[in-house]
Amino acid sequence: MKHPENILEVAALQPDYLGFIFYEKSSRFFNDLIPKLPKSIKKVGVFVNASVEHIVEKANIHELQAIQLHGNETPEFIKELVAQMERFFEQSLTIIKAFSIGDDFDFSVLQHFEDCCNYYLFDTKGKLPGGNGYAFSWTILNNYPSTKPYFLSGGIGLEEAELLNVFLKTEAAAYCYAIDLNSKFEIEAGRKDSKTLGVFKNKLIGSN
Ligand SMILES: O=C(O)c1ccccc1NCC(=O)[C@H](O)[C@H](O)COP(=O)(O)O
Repeated sequence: MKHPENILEVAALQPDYLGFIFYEKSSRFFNDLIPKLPKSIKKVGVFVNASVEHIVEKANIHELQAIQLHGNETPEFIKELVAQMERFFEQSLTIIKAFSIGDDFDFSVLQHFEDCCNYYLFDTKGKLPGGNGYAFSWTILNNYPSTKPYFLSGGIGLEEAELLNVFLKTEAAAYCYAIDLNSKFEIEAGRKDSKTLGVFKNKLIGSN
């Protein structure tokens, strides 16, 4: 999300999370103040190889509830981040670690992250660290070796709703916890089309 009035429009759809990208090179770079949101919506800060200090600063300014790490952050870095945040904040923040999925993704790397994050996020590998706008083949998740809940991400749009409803009923989706939506619902970078998001939500809820 990027624009305050659009944030409120989308918040009216009652998503569980709203994401704010603190990565300057993104066309969705968030450089504003987040308007007051209902408590049920968790504010997620998205970072790409940022420093612990930078993440803590943004988490403090924007009262973030979750941190999405979308770069090459190591388990050691994440542990240091969690330790710093525990010192700084009363409540612990949720850590979502993103992985770029190509056909050759080696799921064994996840074992190193099992004890340092709350959720995984599987996004499509592409030129950009995120927001590439196309989906990966979800069948690769048949190899998912973990029981950690994950966000399914990457190029999901209204056209994917039917396929997604089929996927959500498969074994591979047993630990699929949330669906991450982005560029396929945009009127322009960072501005979401709340009408189409509403249609998508109903299609998903109607079927699951
Ligand atoms: O969206 C971005 O511009 C972005 C840039 C750098 C790091 C992460 C970014 N997005 C994070 C997300 O969680 C997106 O929702 C995810 O990459 C899927 O995007 P899309 O393929 O456009 O659906």
